Amino acid sequence: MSAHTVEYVRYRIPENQSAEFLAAYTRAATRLAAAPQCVDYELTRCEEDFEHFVLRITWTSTEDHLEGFRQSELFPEFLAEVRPFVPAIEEMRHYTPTTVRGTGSAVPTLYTWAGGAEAFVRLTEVFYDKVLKDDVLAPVFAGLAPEHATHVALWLGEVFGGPPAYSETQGGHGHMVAKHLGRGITEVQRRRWVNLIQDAADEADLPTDAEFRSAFVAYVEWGTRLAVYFSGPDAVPPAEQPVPRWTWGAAQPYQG
Ligand code: HEM
Repeated sequence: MSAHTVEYVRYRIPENQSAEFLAAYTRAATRLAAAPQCVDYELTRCEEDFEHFVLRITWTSTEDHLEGFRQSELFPEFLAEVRPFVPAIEEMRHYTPTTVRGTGSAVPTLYTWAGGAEAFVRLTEVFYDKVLKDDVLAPVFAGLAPEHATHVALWLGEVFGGPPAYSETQGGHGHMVAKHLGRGITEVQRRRWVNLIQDAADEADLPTDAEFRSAFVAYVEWGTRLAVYFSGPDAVPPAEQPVPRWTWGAAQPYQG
């Protein structure tokens, strides 16, 4: 669990002061935005009772807030903006995040968007067919087990937000990493892997929209570069850890 702390500041602001309150916080927020101790912040207003506002600030830690931000040159500037509203504070405390957190289903996973398990099976079948005919990669994958493509399809499906099928049937991240240890993958081989899986994505009819493909390629770049590192002489195998979960990133799916 992260060491982040969430500070909640609850205000009760008379209706006739709310415009000035929002204007003051708009100015003060530039100091939060500049603070390296501040992860993010949000000021919300109660829909049922307009006089209630809640400011949520995620700090890198309580100590960073109290001994970092509060001692920094940004704090007096921040306080000068919001000082008139200090008497209107009803609560100002730090909360530790618990393990109960997650996202809903408003945004489809990359797995669902791609077409589910079948799409990844199609992808890896086409991909390893290409790999075994490729002058650079065929020697790397000589003697490939027949179930390899299926395992990689399960892995990719899990990474892109599908069911934990690889973890449950094969092992976690450490198991997958171990398959690459000592293989001495070169940059030329890595790049060919990246190129061929993109060709395979086209042939296997994975979605071609900009948002999906940018997330897909981002993972492939990340994953192949880790594969090169873990296959090298200086690799330090990670402690067993969950399979990474890849999400859309900066460009959310276009849902018309
Ligand atoms: C995003 C990038 C990558 C992913 C997701 C990936 C995924 C996997 C997975 C899941 C396995 C284990 C399969 C199993 O459990 O049977 C595996 C094994 C392997 N990977 Fe990768 N890999 C990646 C990059 C690469 C690259 C760049 C190379 C070499 C150019 C490579 C070469 C191999 C080899 C040789 C094996 C062992 C195959 C065997 O068991 O005979 N991988 N990979």
